[in-house]
Amino acid sequence: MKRKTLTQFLIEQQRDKAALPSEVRLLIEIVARACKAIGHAVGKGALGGVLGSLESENVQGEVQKKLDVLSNEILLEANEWGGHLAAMASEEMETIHLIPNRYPKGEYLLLFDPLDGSSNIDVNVSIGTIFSVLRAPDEAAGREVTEQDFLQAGSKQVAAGYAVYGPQTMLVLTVGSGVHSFTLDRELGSWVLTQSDIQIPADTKEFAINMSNMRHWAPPVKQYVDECLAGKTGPRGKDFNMRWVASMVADVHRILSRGGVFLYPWDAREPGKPGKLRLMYEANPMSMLVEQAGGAATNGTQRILDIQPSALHERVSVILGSKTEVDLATKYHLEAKG
Ligand SMILES: O=P(O)(O)OC[C@H]1O[C@](O)(COP(=O)(O)O)[C@@H](O)[C@@H]1O
Ligand SMILES: [Mg+2]
Ligand SMILES: [Mg+2]
Repeated sequence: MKRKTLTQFLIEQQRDKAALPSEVRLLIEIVARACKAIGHAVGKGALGGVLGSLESENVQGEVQKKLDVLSNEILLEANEWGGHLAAMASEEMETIHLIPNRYPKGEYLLLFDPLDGSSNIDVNVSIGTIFSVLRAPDEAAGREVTEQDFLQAGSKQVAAGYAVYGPQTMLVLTVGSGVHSFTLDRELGSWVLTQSDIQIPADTKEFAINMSNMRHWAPPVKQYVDECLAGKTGPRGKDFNMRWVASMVADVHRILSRGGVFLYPWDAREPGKPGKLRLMYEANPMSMLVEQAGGAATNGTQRILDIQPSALHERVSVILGSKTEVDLATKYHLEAKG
């Protein structure tokens, strides 16, 4: 079998499908190279001194792990000199990072969650990197971009993807024409296309939610999960299985691989917060991937990709995955809203 590398795949997308500007192709290659370096550090674990926490907190008040900071630095450094970017934004940085004047600049904006699944770093469970690419608005031409320029709905993303550092290191990508996955050949150091046009089945018997928060959920979430738990003799007429890795990348990867539904809803622990997950670094890129694979993604009442962000670090409630399940959970939310 002839192997197709990420580079060949991207060149094909650019040439044959005209789906990809060359700047975005190069940008994705640089992100993929940075993910390789992060994956390498992850793989070293205690031997590389990368486990454990730092004294610092990020802008969201979360204690930073050494790998959160290291991964952020790797992505910043790789993409600064790579060009074609106007600026970057990260879950781990308070505000945007402009490309220094000594480097060539471009018109794209890169956003990332450098290390997703922080609670799993020290226990050797799959973690990942999530990224999203936007184009700076036309009115930003000729001036420095601002935080405001990043506040675009997820439907404007030109590319999105993630790397998952698990038993295999994989890169899952969309540039707006389907979802494709690449496995890192660790000996050769290259990303090899291992699945094209991934599709999420509309129906599933598997849900993913942190059940320990059940007592804090809103009634529509409780109703949806109760009906799954009722199994064959309940209203759904089938038994459901449950999985919760607690790394969004790994949970979404499972859903892209065999279907399922993922929920991280609003809950009453912090009622002022719309949810735990971040719109710009987590929900938007994952929603683009899921929709491109035939699934759906909502915040309970609205398509996630239609949400107009009002802040860089905005949080959001997330329901995504197999369409039939997302539609049903969304219906319960809309009914409750009246
Ligand atoms: O520990 P909880 O509350 O179940 O939350 C798990 C969720 O938190 C996250 O780890 C948040 O991401 P970070 O690790 O990037 O902060 C998601 O990956 C995951 O889905
Ligand atoms: Mg995350
Ligand atoms: Mg993170």
